[in-house]
Amino acid sequence: MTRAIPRELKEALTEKLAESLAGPLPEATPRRVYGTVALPGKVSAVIGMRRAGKTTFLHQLRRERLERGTPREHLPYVNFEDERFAGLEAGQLGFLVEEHGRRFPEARARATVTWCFDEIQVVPGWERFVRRLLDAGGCEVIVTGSSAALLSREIATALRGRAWEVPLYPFSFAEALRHRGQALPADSAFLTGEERARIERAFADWLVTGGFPEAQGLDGAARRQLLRDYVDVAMLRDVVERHGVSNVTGLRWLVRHLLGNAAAHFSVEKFYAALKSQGMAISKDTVHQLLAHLDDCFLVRLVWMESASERQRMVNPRKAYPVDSALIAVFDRSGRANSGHALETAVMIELERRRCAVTYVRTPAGYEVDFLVRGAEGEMDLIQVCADASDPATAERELRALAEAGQIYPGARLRLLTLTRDGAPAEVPSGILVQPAYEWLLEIVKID
Ligand SMILES: Nc1ncnc2c1ncn2[C@@H]1O[C@H](COP(=O)(O)OP(=O)(O)OP(=O)(O)O)[C@@H](O)[C@H]1O
Repeated sequence: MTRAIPRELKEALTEKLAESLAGPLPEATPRRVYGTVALPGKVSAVIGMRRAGKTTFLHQLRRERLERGTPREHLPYVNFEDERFAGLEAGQLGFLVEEHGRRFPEARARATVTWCFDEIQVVPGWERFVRRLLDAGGCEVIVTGSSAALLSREIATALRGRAWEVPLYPFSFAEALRHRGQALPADSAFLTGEERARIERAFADWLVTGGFPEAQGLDGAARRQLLRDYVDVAMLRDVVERHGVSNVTGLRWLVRHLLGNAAAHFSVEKFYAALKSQGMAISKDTVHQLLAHLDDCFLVRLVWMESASERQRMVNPRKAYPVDSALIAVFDRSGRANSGHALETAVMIELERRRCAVTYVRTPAGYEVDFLVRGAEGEMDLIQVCADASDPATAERELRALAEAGQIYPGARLRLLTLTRDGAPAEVPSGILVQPAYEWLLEIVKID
């Protein structure tokens, strides 16, 4: 049953529905996500940082279905981020389905309807509506949102295990090349010198430009402004408004610190002490909460140290990465940021894109390896990232760290990723694979 619904709301919903079923779907660079995207009888939630391209990806999915012969009227789409929907309740959403059924009775009766709901989290209790929709059968539902908690445990439970997460990040290197109309190498192991030089230039450029679609092609000043605006909006809408945060100054300090110190260790204790010494009032609990909110809206990604126990895990510092390598230079005040931090960030985000479980490793002798990656079948990879390991002292340190960690995790594949081919160490012990990171980033395209 649909709860009573005011006339203006009915009109707004009807208009949105009609708009979505007419007119061309936007042209866009095809996105690639890992794993299954949408399944009949399930709700898939496309989640990711604001402006990463979630809505556009939703339209890509609709377009793919259209191309496979699904009639347009079976692909309704509603974006709830519209001021006319303020106060809309989950019980009123049934009107959409009734209206759609009235207009297209055969769609409901005969075929699967793919309902696409953008920013549905603005309607409290939306999961109850979606569950009723799925219970009625014959449809799939795709929702988007900029919060990882869109499918929080409570919501996933309310959806009785029929929820499916699809994280979306800014353009990967392969997607950025495609977006710029540049050819992807067919087999990066056999690149010609000229081809390699082209890819290396594009790679260095992508690390600076990052992957946000709107940042592509912008000059430095415009890009910095755009990215600062993105971060402001994420902070204000996804952290302050969504979670009722009152210590906005503390939040700003934290964000500047995390984004300007990419790939560095972050300790709540040290951050708290540094702020206190500047006369800033913030509790450690608040710092913990803010970190969780920044992680929830995907602005910052946090990596735990591999630890024997949960208790030990909690006391070790985490490593913090921005969701996009381009954010580093924008927030770096110390002038410390370098291509190594951008490279490590890009590798970390690619691991998340590939849905890998990641920690970092510290060996008993105090060496660190950037990523321990555990695969679904129990396989492990130890990945060290070093922009330039051509200098013998650097090579010795990085390779030793990998070799030591390799002894702790026997069977793990050992890999050192550099910025360019020239950044490889002169001598590499057997059992360690060294390659430029762009080959690793593009490899998966080749394998699939
Ligand atoms: N695949 C793509 N190809 C070309 N442009 C894209 C692509 N994806 C996104 N864009 C552009 O990037 C901008 C942000 O995209 P979009 O609105 O899809 O992101 P979003 O994640 O839904 O953002 P928000 O969270 O703010 O709603 C838009 O201008 C869009 O045209």
